[in-house]
Amino acid sequence: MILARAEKVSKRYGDTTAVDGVSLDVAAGELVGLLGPNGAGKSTLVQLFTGQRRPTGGRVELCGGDPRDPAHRRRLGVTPQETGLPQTLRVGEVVDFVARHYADPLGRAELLTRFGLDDLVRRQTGGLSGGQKRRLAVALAFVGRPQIVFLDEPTTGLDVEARRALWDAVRAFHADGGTVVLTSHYLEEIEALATRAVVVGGGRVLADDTVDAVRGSVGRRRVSLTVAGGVPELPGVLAVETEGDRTHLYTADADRTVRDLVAARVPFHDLEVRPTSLEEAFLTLTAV
Ligand SMILES: Nc1ncnc2c1ncn2[C@@H]1O[C@H](COP(=O)(O)OP(=O)(O)OP(=O)(O)O)[C@@H](O)[C@H]1O
Repeated sequence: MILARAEKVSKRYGDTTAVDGVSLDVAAGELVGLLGPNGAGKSTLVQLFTGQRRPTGGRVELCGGDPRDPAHRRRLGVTPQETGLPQTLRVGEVVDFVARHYADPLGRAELLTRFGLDDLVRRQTGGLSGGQKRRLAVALAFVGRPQIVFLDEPTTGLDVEARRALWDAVRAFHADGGTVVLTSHYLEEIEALATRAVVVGGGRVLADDTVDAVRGSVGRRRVSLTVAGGVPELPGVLAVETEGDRTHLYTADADRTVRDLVAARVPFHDLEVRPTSLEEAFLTLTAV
């Protein structure tokens, strides 16, 4: 079942085309990562899917209908990139306030435990740290037992521990059958959470595949070695990088590069071959 669908969707703000003919389906049970540099159009896409903005062209559907119709938003949870919280309300009160909007909300205690906010229940939101506010903002997307959640940069400003705790909460929701679309600048986050990665650049979808395939689609391997003196120019090596005493060779065919190194009698040691990280794949894809 398709929960969210964009069909040739565009969004222009004056002269700026933020989203340019994007078609994208999100099926129930998926955990999709939207990746892209600043200004790629990720937030605008999320706003279109969640009915916060109207497309300039094309069609968007959420839970089978227009996302601007409240009937189709009942099973939706959203954390925008920035959230304002009422400063004088306590954490527990904010959760209760949001819960009142739903027929069958998650219990306050359960929600706060899931997101590691138990100790803060009586704290006024104005006194929370940036990271604590962010965790609360993300937790609020889950109050209404949504079928699908959109999280725009959910872990911005969180330390490593808080980020991992939040990942666990998102994974638990997904394991229970929930559908998630998240945007992130942390490529490590997409690798850790998502199975499908949609790379967005200049308002268009540049790649839409499994995380492994997106990494693989760039077709590069990194061959690293320690070598005294330089490495001769080798066929098939696309780029060379040095880092301290290590030399990294980016190549489409690692086997061939290693054979060529041996044939050229390069006196290397500590050879290491690994696939390019998603970050490297992402930079290549968005450099078009
Ligand atoms: N309300 C707006 N008015 C005018 N231009 C806008 C507006 N919102 C976004 N844009 C422009 O649309 C483009 C896409 O922005 P968007 O925020 O969707 O990208 P993004 O991928 O979410 O970026 P970031 O990662 O920086 O949040 C940018 O050029 C941005 O300046």
